[in-house]
Amino acid sequence: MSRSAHPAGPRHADVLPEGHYAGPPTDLNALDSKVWAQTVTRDADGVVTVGGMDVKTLAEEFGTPAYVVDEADFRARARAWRSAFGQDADVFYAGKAFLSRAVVRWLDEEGLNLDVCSGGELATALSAGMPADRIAFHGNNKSTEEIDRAIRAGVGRIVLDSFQEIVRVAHIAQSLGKRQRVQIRITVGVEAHTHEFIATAHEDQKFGIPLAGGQAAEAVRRALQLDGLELIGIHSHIGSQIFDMSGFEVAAHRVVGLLKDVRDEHGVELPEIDLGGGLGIAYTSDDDPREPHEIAKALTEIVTRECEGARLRTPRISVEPGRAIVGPTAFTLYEVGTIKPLDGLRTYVSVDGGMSDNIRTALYDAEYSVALVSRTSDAEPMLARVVGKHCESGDIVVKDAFLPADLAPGDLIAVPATGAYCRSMASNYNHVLRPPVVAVNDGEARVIVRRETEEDLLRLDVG
Ligand SMILES: Cc1ncc(COP(=O)(O)O)c(C=O)c1O
Ligand SMILES: N[C@@H](CCCC[NH3+])C(=O)O
Repeated sequence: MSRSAHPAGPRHADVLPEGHYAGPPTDLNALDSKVWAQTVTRDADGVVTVGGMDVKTLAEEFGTPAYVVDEADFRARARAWRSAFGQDADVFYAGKAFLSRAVVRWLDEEGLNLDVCSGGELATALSAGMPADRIAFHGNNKSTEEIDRAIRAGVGRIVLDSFQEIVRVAHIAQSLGKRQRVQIRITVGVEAHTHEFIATAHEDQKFGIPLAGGQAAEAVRRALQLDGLELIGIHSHIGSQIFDMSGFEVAAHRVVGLLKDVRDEHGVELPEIDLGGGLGIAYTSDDDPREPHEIAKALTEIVTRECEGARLRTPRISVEPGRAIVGPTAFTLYEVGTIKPLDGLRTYVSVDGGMSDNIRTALYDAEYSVALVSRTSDAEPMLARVVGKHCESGDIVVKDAFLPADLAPGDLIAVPATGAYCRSMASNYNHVLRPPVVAVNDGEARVIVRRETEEDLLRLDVG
């Protein structure tokens, strides 16, 4: 976009990537409900509030940076997924997106199940009282100890990810005198990216057993022979941050094709099909995610149609949304520090966190929005890049965003839609301390994951 395209446009607009934004937003103080948690609004003084708590109070009480989660929004989204799929299907929240004991309790109370993919996630789930039979255990390299622990705990299902694991889980289950319910994760040859899917030689990846070349059929053959296993279904997860349902359509078609082959070969109709997670959310106003009821309707119709075509009983469907539940429910609250205007380029706005609390921009080139939240401003828009405090020039939180030109050190800004894969992927690079997670609800705030301290760092460093 050239400066001439927006004669009265933002400072430094000449370097804005072509086609990225139509121009600066007309109202920098507006909070698009697509990207902000449900209870977010501005109070009479222009300060942003969430769950009835204003961000200045939150910053004073809990410090910055902080992840702020809207509990009512989380529960509402969890409930929406649950009711959209109904009693004949299961919703497993993917704990990798963000897991804490409070979250486990919210999920339990809202009737969701839980997908975990490590011993640590399993321990968190169990210690918060999630009934083991509502837990699914994932992972491409589960250790013997993790498998042993999961089976002893009585997890509802283990999702088998490789030929070796089929044998390993069967052996451990048998040695414990148990028969473990399992699914087999297959790769169907569909690779889904952010806004589209492309069919590829998708078996070239570490997860799952390829459908191609009859490998998935062979995995089923082996699993059915082993006494330690009760094979309950097939699992497929095609990717993450997906908006287009056609990838799921192809996946469901291929999974049902395998169920049909299994029925024809073994006379067994596997009772379950899991279509994984991956549903996209809005990170900026340009994104248009689907509602859970639309997704549920589409997936149920696809599976039912495919099964009718194959003359199979429709299996029980399960899904594993992570991002779509927790992503929109939180924002990261930062304090503005150094501001560096680069004439003809952009203004660098440094915050007190960075790639240690949100690696997604550096890792995936992810796009985020940002807003001034401690006050409103009528100043002209300036093209800003929100960066962190790490010794890394790629330490970017928001690559291109408009903030008011009167932004000053000490202002609070917030980045919405950071509920998923931010705290769960946080590091303490440069010994920067991981922020707390603060849950707000009905005018009350409480820490559900506390801030990391220098004592925590020194306790791990045993000399
Ligand atoms: C097996 C499985 N299930 C569920 C998810 C959750 O994905 P998302 O958070 O995109 O819904 C993932 C991550 O992509 C996954 O690998
Ligand atoms: N961590 C990724 C998604 C991977 C999901 C897990 N398979 C993200 O932030 O978008």
